Amino acid sequence: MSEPAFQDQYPDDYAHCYGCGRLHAEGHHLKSYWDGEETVCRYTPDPKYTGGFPGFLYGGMIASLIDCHGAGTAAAAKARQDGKPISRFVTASLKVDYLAPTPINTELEIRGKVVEIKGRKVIVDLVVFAAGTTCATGTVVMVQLKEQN
Ligand SMILES: CCCCC/C=C\C/C=C\C/C=C\C/C=C\CCCC(=O)SCCNC(=O)CCNC(=O)[C@H](O)C(C)(C)COP(=O)(O)OP(=O)(O)OC[C@H]1O[C@@H](n2cnc3c(N)ncnc32)[C@H](O)[C@@H]1OP(=O)(O)O
Repeated sequence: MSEPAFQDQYPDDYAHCYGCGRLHAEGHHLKSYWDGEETVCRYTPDPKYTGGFPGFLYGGMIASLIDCHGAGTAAAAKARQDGKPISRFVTASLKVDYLAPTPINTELEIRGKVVEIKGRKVIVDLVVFAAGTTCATGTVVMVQLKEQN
């Protein structure tokens, strides 16, 4: 993991996302990296993001993890394919399946796998693991901003 995180390569004007923008003062500052042909993001949720009952994570936060790591994965994959610097993608579609309760105070591992790159569109499958348990899966459709390609 010697390369800078994908999010640390976003141009300054596009680095204000609440989930992953390095320039957002109060955001989560998610960081994503290559791990072979997959991507990985690790994040330990604070209890303030508790969901319906104590000890477990709010579903919206799980969606945010899938969303932001999916965007980073799309940007990195497109950059690697085109041999260009990272550009900015936005979320066109976000699907999440919640398979098991996701704990707080436990390091989560979010893994991404690129399914398709077609023009400005990148589709990514994602999985959220907690201590070896698959807690959620997701699929995102990310679209590169027109002025970025
Ligand atoms: C992140 C920094 C953003 C800063 C913005 C700066 C400048 C603004 C410039 C442009 C603004 C554009 C959007 C961004 C604005 C604010 C977002 C803030 C960041 C977020 O908070 S992010 C979470 C929320 N996000 C959004 O706020 C996106 C709203 N939305 C859109 O802005 C458009 O909807 C967009 C750009 C997604 C697509 O529009 P488009 O005209 O560029 O592209 P087009 O329609 O040609 O689609 C190309 C290929 O994607 C497929 N495709 C499209 N939509 C699909 C869907 N829903 N499901 C499955 N496939 C889909 C098509 O089927 C085609 O695929 P194919 O080529 O295979 O046919």
